[in-house]
Amino acid sequence: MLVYRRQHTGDVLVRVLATGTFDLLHPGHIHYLSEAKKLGDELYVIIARESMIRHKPKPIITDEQRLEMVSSLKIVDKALLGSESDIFDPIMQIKPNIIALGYDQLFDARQLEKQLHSRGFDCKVVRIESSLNCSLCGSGKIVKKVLERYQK
Ligand SMILES: Cc1cc2nc3c(=O)[nH]c(=O)nc-3n(C[C@H](O)[C@H](O)[C@H](O)COP(=O)(O)O)c2cc1C
Ligand SMILES: Nc1ncnc2c1ncn2[C@@H]1O[C@H](COP(=O)(O)OP(=O)(O)OP(=O)(O)O)[C@@H](O)[C@H]1O
Repeated sequence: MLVYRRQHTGDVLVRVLATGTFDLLHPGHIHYLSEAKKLGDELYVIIARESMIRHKPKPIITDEQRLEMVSSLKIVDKALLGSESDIFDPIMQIKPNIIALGYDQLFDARQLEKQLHSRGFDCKVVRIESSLNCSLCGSGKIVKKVLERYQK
């Protein structure tokens, strides 16, 4: 496990990595990122590339604009665009101590841990089980509401 230290005090820092599309930011995203941040000291976020999203509609907002919005959040220490070919590339660059999966992300925590281990990288993968249930706490829900309103 990699050890990070605070520059002036030398205190050990735990680096947490969160990931997602973050199209049309909403309070569910803030809930997920806040819970992820509680797992450590520094929060890194990988923004999914439009080209890599296949299991749901492509985001409305461009990669660069989604990156700008997430980067500007107070709780986020660093956000960066994901890889367009291999999701393991940015992970190996960031070298997190913990990866925080969202409550509905289609990844298996143990399998991801094994895949990282087979690449010679030790990292804990945990799932944030809690979610925020509100009528507009999902990018898809926001799009649906906009369509309902303007298709009339
Ligand atoms: C550890 C991890 C690393 C990821 N790295 C990338 C990446 O480099 N590029 C990318 O486009 N998506 C990456 N993804 C996938 C997206 O973050 C996202 O999970 C996916 O596009 C679908 O969004 P959803 O799971 O929030 O529905 C990664 C996911 C995880 C869990
Ligand atoms: N309501 C919510 N409560 C808690 N976590 C959430 C909520 N909505 C999204 N997340 C988490 O935020 C991260 C990014 O979500 P993402 O932008 O990819 O999807 P989404 O907002 O659920 O939109 P979509 O409707 O397109 O699936 C994911 O890890 C997801 O689990």
